Amino acid sequence: MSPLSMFMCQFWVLLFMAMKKFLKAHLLLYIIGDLSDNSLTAPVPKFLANLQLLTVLNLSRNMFNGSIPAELMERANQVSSSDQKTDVVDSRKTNQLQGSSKNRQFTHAQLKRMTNNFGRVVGKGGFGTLYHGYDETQVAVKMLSPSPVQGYKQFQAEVELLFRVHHRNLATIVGYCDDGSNMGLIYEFMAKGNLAEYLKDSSRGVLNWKGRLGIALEAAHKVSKHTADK
Ligand SMILES: Nc1ncnc2c1ncn2[C@@H]1O[C@H](COP(=O)(O)OP(=O)(O)OP(=O)(O)O)[C@@H](O)[C@H]1O
Repeated sequence: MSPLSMFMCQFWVLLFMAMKKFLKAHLLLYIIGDLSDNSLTAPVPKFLANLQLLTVLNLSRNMFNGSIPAELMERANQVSSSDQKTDVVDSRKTNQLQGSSKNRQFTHAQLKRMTNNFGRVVGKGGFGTLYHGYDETQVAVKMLSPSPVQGYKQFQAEVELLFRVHHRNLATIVGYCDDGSNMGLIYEFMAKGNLAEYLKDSSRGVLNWKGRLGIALEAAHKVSKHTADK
């Protein structure tokens, strides 16, 4: 083999290895699993959680039954490095989930027990008051007020959205109550309170620019995902 062809041979091997490294590092990290519109049935497979490079998983408009496997939810809620987490989009409506997840629906009496008779208020929003409670872990129970500033339709939209979209920047919904005139939503409890209070609290010190940018980016990411999903 002439020195020139040996050089060319080595060149192609090196180029191939460099390309492989580049693809792995820059492209494959962003694999998007779009399983939407496939009429897929049966439970959502657990092995999807093992696909390390999966960043977005769209399960919308299929006929999956059961809830999203815990392993996948863990990936969706992962807070460390962004390449380890997967955003899971599932378009099933609340009533379609009820069959397999009956424990998501609570009666008013159960909420009363959970919140120790609605004893501790943690906040007030456009839909009504939020109460602290326990359902194995801490929860926040949002009760729809009799005449909410935001209407019943928006309340329903919030329920449907939260059951459909799972994201580490959204409080996970634990369940809901639709018991006569009593309507409520149960969320995981956010122990550190809301961002406005966090920013106002002088004892925490000034949030640096990196932190501010991080919060803005995370919020923008969530909003852009919602908009793209609609
Ligand atoms: N999951 C939660 N854990 C702990 N506190 C919460 C939780 N969700 C809401 N809160 C508290 O209750 C307050 C009201 O929340 P809520 O979601 O009703 O209203 P909002 O998002 O602030 O406004 P709106 O309902 O008008 O959109 C929040 O500002 C926060 O202090």
